Amino acid sequence: MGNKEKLLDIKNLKTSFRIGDDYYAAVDDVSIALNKNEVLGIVGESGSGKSALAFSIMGLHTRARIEGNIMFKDRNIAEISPGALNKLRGDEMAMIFQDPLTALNPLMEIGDQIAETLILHRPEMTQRQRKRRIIELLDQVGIPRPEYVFQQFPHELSGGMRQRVMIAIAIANKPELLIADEPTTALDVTIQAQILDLIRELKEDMQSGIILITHDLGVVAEMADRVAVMYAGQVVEIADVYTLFDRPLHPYTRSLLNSVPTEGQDKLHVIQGIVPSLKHLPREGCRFAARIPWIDDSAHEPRPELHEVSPGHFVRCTCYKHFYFPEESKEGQAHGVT
Ligand SMILES: Nc1ncnc2c1ncn2[C@@H]1O[C@H](COP(=O)(O)OP(=O)(O)OP(=O)(O)O)[C@@H](O)[C@H]1O
Repeated sequence: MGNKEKLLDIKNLKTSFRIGDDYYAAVDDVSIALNKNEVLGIVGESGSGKSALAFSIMGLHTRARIEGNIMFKDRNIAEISPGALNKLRGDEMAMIFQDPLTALNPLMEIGDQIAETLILHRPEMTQRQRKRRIIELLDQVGIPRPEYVFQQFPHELSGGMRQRVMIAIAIANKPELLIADEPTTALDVTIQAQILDLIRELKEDMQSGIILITHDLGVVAEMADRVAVMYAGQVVEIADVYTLFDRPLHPYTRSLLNSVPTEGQDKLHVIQGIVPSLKHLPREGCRFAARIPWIDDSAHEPRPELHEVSPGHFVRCTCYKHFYFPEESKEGQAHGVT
């Protein structure tokens, strides 16, 4: 996993949005850390708070209330001024968004869009140096004929090429922290694999820490060193990637893993339902309890905590010990977990 120097240390992060007269936490008391040269995968259904977490780290929420600490190297970026954060963003930390078409300016040539971040963060560069760097970046992200693409507009490129341009912008200043929010969701499978290879290469090249947000467990299995599973604004399980796939414990993680059909096997034991809307998230007790009503109330902790079940493997709530899928016999529950 390379060196273990800590890059990001998030403690008790709470990101709340105002709905009507009240604030509701979309990220609720999340504590996670990321090392240099590490990929942390964040998985969870739509609405679990993954993007709200990413936007909080990048300081991109304009109207949310943010509480807790986000230590990036030696600074608490939850508390620095918007100006100071603007200096970091695009330079020491950068984000690749889900949909490059909305993130790119449709009226601006590709070269000029990449130039913007260089002008902002590397004002000492001459125009000629900048152009050389942009061509180099386009080449690095695998765009053929970079000189030609330099003068094209976003709509003239395919989805995969646009995503490469977004990546070129994100890595232009060699960020130490890169957040990729569903970077391949909009792309077909072959292009998806190419983009993931590219992100992997960049990690090796720059030794950056990467947070990879995705719905896709296959992507996580392939890319992540560690995985955090989010449900209803909380981390419900976190472990290294092998442990998470080999010995998932939280009922939600087990259900997510079961939803991926393996060869020769149909989907198994999937828990029905969806993440409740922000206003209706259960705030007391185990947030997942409502989706596993066949599990006795006494299995849940009144105030569920993360338990370290083996070094680096944390699971929220005691319900994992008593959990079984309805299709399984109760006797076969929790696969020997004590
Ligand atoms: N600006 C906002 N104002 C109010 N509620 C918001 C805002 N942004 C997000 N939410 C709500 O916060 C919750 C978490 O949303 P978030 O986008 O972080 O989830 P997600 O896990 O990233 O989902 P997806 O995979 O669909 O992007 C959702 O209930 C969402 O509706």
